[in-house]
Amino acid sequence: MTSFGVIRRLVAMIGRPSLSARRDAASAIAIELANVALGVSAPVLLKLAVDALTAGTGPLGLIVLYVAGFVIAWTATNAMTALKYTFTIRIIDKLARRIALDTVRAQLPTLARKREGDSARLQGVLERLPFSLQIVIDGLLWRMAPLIAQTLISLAIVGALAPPSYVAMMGAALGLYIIATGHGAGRFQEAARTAHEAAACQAQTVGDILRNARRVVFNGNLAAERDRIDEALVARRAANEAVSQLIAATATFQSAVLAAGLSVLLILGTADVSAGRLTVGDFVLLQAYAFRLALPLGGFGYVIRQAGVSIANISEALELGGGIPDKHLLPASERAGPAAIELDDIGFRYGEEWVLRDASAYIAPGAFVVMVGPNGSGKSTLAQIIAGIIAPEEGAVSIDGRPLREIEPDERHWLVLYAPQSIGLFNRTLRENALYPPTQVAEAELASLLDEWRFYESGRPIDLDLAVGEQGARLSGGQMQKLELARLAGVSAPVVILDETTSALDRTSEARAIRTLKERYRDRTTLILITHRVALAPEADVVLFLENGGLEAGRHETLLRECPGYERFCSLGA
Ligand SMILES: Nc1ncnc2c1ncn2[C@@H]1O[C@H](COP(=O)(O)OP(=O)(O)OP(=O)(O)O)[C@@H](O)[C@H]1O
Repeated sequence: MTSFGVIRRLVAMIGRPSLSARRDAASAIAIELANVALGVSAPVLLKLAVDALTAGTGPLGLIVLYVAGFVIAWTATNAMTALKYTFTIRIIDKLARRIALDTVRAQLPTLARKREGDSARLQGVLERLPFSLQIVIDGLLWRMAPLIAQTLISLAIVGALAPPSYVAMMGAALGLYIIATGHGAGRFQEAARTAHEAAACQAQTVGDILRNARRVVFNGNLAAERDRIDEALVARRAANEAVSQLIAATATFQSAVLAAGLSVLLILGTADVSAGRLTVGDFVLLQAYAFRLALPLGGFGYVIRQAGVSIANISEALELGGGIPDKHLLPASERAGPAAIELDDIGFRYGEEWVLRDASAYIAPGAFVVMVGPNGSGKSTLAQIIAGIIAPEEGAVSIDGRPLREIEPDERHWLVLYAPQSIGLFNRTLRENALYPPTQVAEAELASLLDEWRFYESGRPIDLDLAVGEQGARLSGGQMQKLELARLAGVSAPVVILDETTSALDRTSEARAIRTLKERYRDRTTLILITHRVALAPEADVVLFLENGGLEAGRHETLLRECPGYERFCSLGA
């Protein structure tokens, strides 16, 4: 998105009634208009006071009045600028909130469905967003319009009071300043983008390492990972240095133009006052306008230089959050009861490699299905195809006769709940994790299930207020799975797929947990369990066996008789 495109999007968002920022924007604009009027009239009052003093004609009371007016106008401008800031902050907060929510809402499904989603990068973009908006809204957008208005009015007044050469000279200085700034900003945009990329890369690297702290430390790789972070920091510093050099070059040129313009103005003015072509009051007025414009221009130039990085950041956030329709995320569905699943000649490949080919099976509503097969045989892939998370390249999946591809993604998740292989617990309490929607398990039921499944080997009481730590670090692998299974016991989706959710349980706990789930799911849910243990296969209504890209489906005894691969798999004691 171009810089102009970003600013246009922001302005359009501020204007949208749903953001409720119109009144804040109107208040800020009204204050700014009053500020421009005061900023332009204050030097005129000063000029009148100086003229009256130097001519020695005006009554003292009037001179005091002019000076008092000047002081009040000058003070009021600064006070109102502070007041305007409160409205600006409100607008920035509202924009940041809206963009962050849109971005999270648009990106969470991408992160969930694609394994290659980059959460650290997204986090970095969102963290920098309020500061970036501050630079662009307060620094750039807000100052540009008043500055242009003030410049034009000042030039008009100078033109009316002083010889045309002054307007020409001030205009030329401003023109040169704009050219220098525009030239710098163009080159800056590219450097800013590189700096932004480097910042995102650093956030990704640090986030990844922090999340894997245990892997790093327990494998003795602290020094190596520290070096990796250092590499990212060095790359970021190099990118920032390139930006700083451009800033320094542009700032030098901008300042030189302003300083030269001011010097010429002061020399010309002094000469004209000496020659009697200008009054001292006119000279004071010119000087006041010149400094009044030069100071904000200096600040404005700085902001323009900073704005490149901020615009790149906002642009990324807007692109990440764009294009999602405004609708409910989870449609309420009338659907109830277990669903039938039909796999019709499914084929799927990652890149060139086919993982599944011609996979067909029928699963009756309410069946208990066990899916087995060697590592990498495609069990998780098939599970995600059934859940509609990834689409098959060949063939089709139907749920109760409805082709999955014709069902909206949000509804698919409601129809088929897929519990992924790695359980990601929130850093919240046991209770919050176990009662996480869409479960309807009651707290008392939850405690009794966990108790029955021996959550604590010692049988000690379960503290549901226990904070589980990052990624459930305070729980054992089996406890995490018991917690997840207790939550799933209260889910009433038409299909539930457990992707090795019992892998860390001992045999007795696994058998108990699956028995409970089967009892609870009777007449309400079709249950598919992916497992490496065939112990539960004899109990299954259907066994799905995957090997070498093929799928065999049938009862355990039938497969043992008719499928040599399955027979071998079972005999190896899987
Ligand atoms: N996102 C991906 N990109 C590329 N290849 C992938 C991706 N996900 C899985 N694969 C590959 O597809 C094959 C099947 O993976 P899948 O996870 O479905 O197997 P699995 O039977 O569930 O394995 P396991 O028993 O080890 O959990 C593997 O070779 C794996 O490397």
